[in-house]
Amino acid sequence: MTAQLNPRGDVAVLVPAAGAGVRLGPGRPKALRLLGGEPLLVHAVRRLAAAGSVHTIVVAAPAADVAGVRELLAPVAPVTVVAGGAERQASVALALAAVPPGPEIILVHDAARALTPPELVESVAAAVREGRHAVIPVLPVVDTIKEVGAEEMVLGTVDRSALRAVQTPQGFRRSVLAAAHAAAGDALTDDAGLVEKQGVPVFCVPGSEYALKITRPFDLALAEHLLAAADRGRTL
Ligand SMILES: Nc1ccn([C@@H]2O[C@H](COP(=O)(O)OP(=O)(O)OP(=O)(O)O)[C@@H](O)[C@H]2O)c(=O)n1
Ligand SMILES: C[C@](O)(CO)[C@H](O)COP(=O)(O)O
Repeated sequence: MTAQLNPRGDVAVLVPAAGAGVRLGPGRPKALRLLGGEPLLVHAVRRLAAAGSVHTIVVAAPAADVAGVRELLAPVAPVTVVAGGAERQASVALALAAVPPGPEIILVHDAARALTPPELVESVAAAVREGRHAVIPVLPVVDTIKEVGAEEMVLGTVDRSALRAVQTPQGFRRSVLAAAHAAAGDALTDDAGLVEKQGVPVFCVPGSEYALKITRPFDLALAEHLLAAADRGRTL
């Protein structure tokens, strides 16, 4: 049976957590690496469980760690854990298949965005509840963007006024996400990309600096500082 959080909630969250974390450097699968003494996945799930409208959480874990992840998360929140796939997209599809009937809003959230505030989870879910079929949290691009060619020669300067950096959780009507995954071809790096390919409009809501994706060692160091500042009573 699938574990539930808030039985009156209308949101299921899929948590792809099966990646290796190659860009973070050698070590355990990234979702199991420590931040403030706890695995990234624990931080991520704790914040998701704190969002009141979340009914179900399904984690896609590295295949070799499914039992360990179940044990790890048992004291944090009632979650369902499945084995992930070779690509993020496959991990999301496997988690989606484990969602029980009920929730009509599906969020997809990277375990690697471990410090994402529950408020962002609720704001994405609310935008779907209000009628959007696909919603992504975004931040403006803060650097000048260049297009480069061979030998790293600059070809031009891109107009960044229409560019956005995309985060998770990404939110969808359940039927929209299911159809997009059913039709998926080559792996894309986010779920909104699959939905776009189906011709479904995707809308943006403001993201959060705290939803940074821990990808490289600098990101982990930054997250450690943010968490330590929170423990000293500042934001988070
Ligand atoms: N086969 C995969 C690959 C990625 N992910 C998850 O997708 C999220 C976003 O991926 P990213 O942060 O890029 O993680 P990795 O793929 O682990 O990173 P890298 O490319 O550096 O190995 C992560 O929570 C990661 O665990 C997954 O569930 N299954
Ligand atoms: C889904 C995502 O987090 C949105 O920014 C991102 O695309 C995942 O990136 P990855 O490096 O391809 O895993």
